[in-house]
Amino acid sequence: MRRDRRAGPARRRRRAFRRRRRPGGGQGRGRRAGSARRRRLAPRGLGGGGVRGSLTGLGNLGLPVLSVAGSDPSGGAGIQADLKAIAACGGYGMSVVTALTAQNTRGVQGVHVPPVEFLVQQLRSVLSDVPPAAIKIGMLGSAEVIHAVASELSALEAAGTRPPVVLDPVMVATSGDRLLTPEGEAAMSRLFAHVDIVTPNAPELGALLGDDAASCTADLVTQARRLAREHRVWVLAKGGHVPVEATPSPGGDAAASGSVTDVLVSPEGEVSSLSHPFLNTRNTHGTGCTLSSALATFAARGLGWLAASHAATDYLAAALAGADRLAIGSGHGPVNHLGELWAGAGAPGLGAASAAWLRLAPRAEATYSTSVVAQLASGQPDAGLMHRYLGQDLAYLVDYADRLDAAAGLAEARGAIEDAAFWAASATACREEEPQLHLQLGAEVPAPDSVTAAYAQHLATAEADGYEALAAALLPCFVLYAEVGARLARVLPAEANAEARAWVTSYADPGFAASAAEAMDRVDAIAAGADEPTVALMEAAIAESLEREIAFFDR
Ligand SMILES: Nc1ncnc2c1ncn2[C@@H]1O[C@H](COP(=O)(O)OP(=O)(O)OP(=O)(O)O)[C@@H](O)[C@H]1O
Ligand SMILES: Cc1ncc(CO)c(N)n1
Repeated sequence: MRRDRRAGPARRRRRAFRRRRRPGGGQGRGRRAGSARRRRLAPRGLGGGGVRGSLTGLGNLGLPVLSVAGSDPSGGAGIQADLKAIAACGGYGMSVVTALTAQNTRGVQGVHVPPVEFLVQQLRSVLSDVPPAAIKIGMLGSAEVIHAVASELSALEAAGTRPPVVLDPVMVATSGDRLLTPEGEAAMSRLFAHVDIVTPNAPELGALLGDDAASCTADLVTQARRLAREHRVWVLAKGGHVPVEATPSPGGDAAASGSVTDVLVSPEGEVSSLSHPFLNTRNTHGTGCTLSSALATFAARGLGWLAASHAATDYLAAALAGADRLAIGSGHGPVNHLGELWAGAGAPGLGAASAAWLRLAPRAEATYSTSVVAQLASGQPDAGLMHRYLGQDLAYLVDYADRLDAAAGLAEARGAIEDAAFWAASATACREEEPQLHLQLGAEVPAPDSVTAAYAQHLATAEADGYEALAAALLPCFVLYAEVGARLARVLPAEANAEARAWVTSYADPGFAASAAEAMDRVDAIAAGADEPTVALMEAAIAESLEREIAFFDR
């Protein structure tokens, strides 16, 4: 549902994010369940955030969490990701830098490991002044660094002040670049005696055991149990590299079907599976860093490892679900660390329409399981399905263009000349330009079916409710199509057929994204001038249009 392609001024990008999901994963095990060794070594009051929390005045929020990790200047992984994840999960982030990388979303171009003496100096500076409530260890770079970190942890143990420690045994980046020397890989297990939980991905788990990487969840469980038993440590084995296990999906062969399973094993061999829907996104840079930092933060806040693992994987799943709404870099982009916060509490300067759209992001995710979008994403949409959908879309566009004109008239009547020009130009694009795609793909205008008619009825009702409600009701058609176009452009298989390619290219067009951004800005401005009941009406109209869009795609 393309609108106006006028380039227009550079616009603030539109972003929408997942709403906060229930924290804690419903495990209800609020007490730390660290290993027996951990409890022995750190006998101070570890009954959760209560005591320390009351000292901060923020409940159990704002407790210091230390990341000992490498720097990713592009901000998606390493200490940069850690600090964002720690903040998002309620901690106060600190960082001791082990290594500098020159990297971006495409890969790692260089690694520099500073003198280990300086690492030790950083650690001692921080530890002597701000005792962390938990530590996360990430990229270490070399065997020498591993030994230095192990000695500092063992000094904390001797003093009885070691907090919970999460070790992410980083070896290779998402891009495939090596982040640890082979000697470092061999030395990694030296750290196991000083940490509570290790979070390897499948290749790292294999490497730590001198085995091949697990290729299914059952193998991941077997290997995680072996590592946990051999080192008397908790293991959260990540399943992001294990081939996706299919789960039935209501929308047919949906691109988003299947699940990713992480496996938590206690030192005693107790196994828990943590599954999340597989997300078909390229933006997975830094997922491991983010997960281990979230885990450390929830441990700092007093959760046991099972509850903390649920809370951390839930947090990451939401950050991943919002990842495609950030457009960072041209390779594997980062997850959206703060998206849930922006959606829940709002972000400075966010308009009411943008905020409503953010809150609807979890619902908007259903778009990707609809038959039309899922089949477009596969690159081989069914011709009959596309013919039906595009025909109905042509019928819809006739009505939609009329409603855009109505909005132009209502705007003009109030003297909102720029708004009027925008809606009118969009109506013209809707009549003259957008149908070209449909006709090129062989669509013919049929009688509107019940889904199309219901959408038209909703727009008519919105118009009867007034200009504000109509503007709001018109919005999702712009924004959702721009989002779907952008996401599908990133995941479309190289062998996609001509029809899928034409559809995706059309809606991934930067000019269309600019129009969608402009529509959002204009509706935000309209809401800013409206009273509370009218804003509520606008929010309801946006939500209803989203439902109509989802139904429209599911044929
Ligand atoms: N496409 C995906 N959809 C859903 N969850 C995912 C996806 N990819 C990774 N995850 C989750 O992200 C976390 C990290 O998994 P992964 O095995 O990719 O770790 P990693 O390789 O250490 O990450 P990194 O990309 O930072 O190197 C796990 O919790 C995993 O379940
Ligand atoms: C600095 C750093 N640490 C960890 C990773 C793993 O994702 C990375 N890419 N960069």
